[in-house]
Amino acid sequence: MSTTSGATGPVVRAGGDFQEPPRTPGGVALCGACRERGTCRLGVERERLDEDGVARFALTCPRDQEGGPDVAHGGWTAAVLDDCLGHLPLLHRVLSVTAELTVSFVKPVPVGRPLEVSARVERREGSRWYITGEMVLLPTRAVLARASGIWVTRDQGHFARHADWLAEQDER
Ligand SMILES: CCCCCCCCCC(=O)SCCNC(=O)CCNC(=O)[C@H](O)C(C)(C)COP(=O)(O)OP(=O)(O)OC[C@H]1O[C@@H](n2cnc3c(N)ncnc32)[C@H](O)[C@@H]1OP(=O)(O)O
Repeated sequence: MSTTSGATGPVVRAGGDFQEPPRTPGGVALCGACRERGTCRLGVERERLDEDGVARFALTCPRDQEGGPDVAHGGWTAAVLDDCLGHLPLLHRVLSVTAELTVSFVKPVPVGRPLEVSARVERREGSRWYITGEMVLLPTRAVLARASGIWVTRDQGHFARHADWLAEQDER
């Protein structure tokens, strides 16, 4: 199993011997830094894969992600779209990483207001998943941002190979 040391002990990573990450009661898969706090620091509150194949995420932009007055920093919008779209392969029990991501910022995203991100697989080619998604304001469903990208399936050794590569860099 793939582990690293965390402040409260070993942290089990998705991509170890089992591809299922820990989830919140709302079903949100937790990345490394969020596991100890037990919630998604980007403000994703609920996550589910619906029968139509679309993954839907309920979220709110946290106040500490404010950029302009009362609106999200664009980096938060890009990060949360990367996260949500990247969870779609995980919902199919496949570990992948983002190879490419394009974001269209359609409207400023208000902080502290209910939002929804939806994500769908457009097609799969080899190890590549082509995924698109959008963020809407609730309840009107006005589109705030759109994203598309390519996620590449990884095997269990992905992060260990990266650690080896980094160690080689350190020896230079
Ligand atoms: C809950 C726990 C986990 C939560 C995950 C949440 C999702 C979060 C999403 C992320 O933020 S992931 C972090 C950001 N992304 C990365 O760190 C990826 C860094 N890049 C890499 O690791 C490598 O460049 C990558 C794995 C993408 C490609 O590695 P390689 O170049 O060694 O791969 P390879 O040459 O074997 O190619 C594998 C496939 O990737 C394709 N590929 C590689 N780079 C590409 C690219 N830039 N664009 C499109 N496709 C690309 C390549 O064509 C090929 O397709 P096929 O297998 O179908 O032929």
